[in-house]
Amino acid sequence: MLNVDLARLSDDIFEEIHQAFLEFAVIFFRNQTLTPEQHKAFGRRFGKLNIHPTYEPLPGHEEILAVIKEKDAMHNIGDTWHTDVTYLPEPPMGSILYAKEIPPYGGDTLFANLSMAYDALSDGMKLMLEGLNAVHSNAYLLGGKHGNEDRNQTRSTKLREDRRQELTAVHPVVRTHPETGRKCLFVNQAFTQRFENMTIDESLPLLDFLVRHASRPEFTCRFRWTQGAVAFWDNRCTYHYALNDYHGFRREMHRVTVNGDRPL
Ligand SMILES: O=C(O)CCC(=O)C(=O)O
Ligand SMILES: [Fe+2]
Repeated sequence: MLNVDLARLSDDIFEEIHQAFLEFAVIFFRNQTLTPEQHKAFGRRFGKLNIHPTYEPLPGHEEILAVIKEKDAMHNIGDTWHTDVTYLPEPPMGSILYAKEIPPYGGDTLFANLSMAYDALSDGMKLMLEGLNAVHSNAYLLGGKHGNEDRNQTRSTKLREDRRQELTAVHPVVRTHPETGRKCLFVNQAFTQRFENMTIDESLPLLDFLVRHASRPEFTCRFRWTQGAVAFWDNRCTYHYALNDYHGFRREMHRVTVNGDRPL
């Protein structure tokens, strides 16, 4: 959206932003200058803020996740098609990501629209998914049995030492968006482990298909960051994927995440 200052919002502009957010599922703002307090205040207009259960927060700001990749780091955060924190019983409704320091090239973020993806499935597939639930877990972030330990060590944003337990939640594979009423696919590549009452091996082929389907270019957009840009995505009906293609450069983003409700 153009000519909006997120630090100073009238109620009218706020309502326009809310409407655009529901219509487009991800919206972008350039050239913002937000203090951490202003960033949080914008998020709070949409709901209570989430404290990330697994990653260390920005020092002094429990409700801000600093998504950092240092110059010499190998891995970034978010280089899979995912919806944020779906291993909570009530996953966030949205995330507000603010570019603090961007590399001279690369580091774009891709977004995919999961209601468009759902609509494009065949009637037979929709019918099959209707009653299915899936198990979501943060095991992917914790590493260990998933062989991700190395990744964690080379990520610049660290895991909380006091929160190393596995968190899991069960959600419907197809959810109805609480505000738009649209149906959306709700499984992802990072956190969805398997379908409920099925093994991982049994689940993977269909999960793979669904992620490949939902991330078809037709359902996606790609954002090229500039310093001070903000992306605000509807975490109930989108995926995103952070490209790790800027080796040797530092990138720092701040994320405020707004709590959501239980997927139905
Ligand atoms: O760094 C990015 O562009 C996105 C990272 C990510 O997945 C997130 O902040 O939720
Ligand atoms: Fe993310």
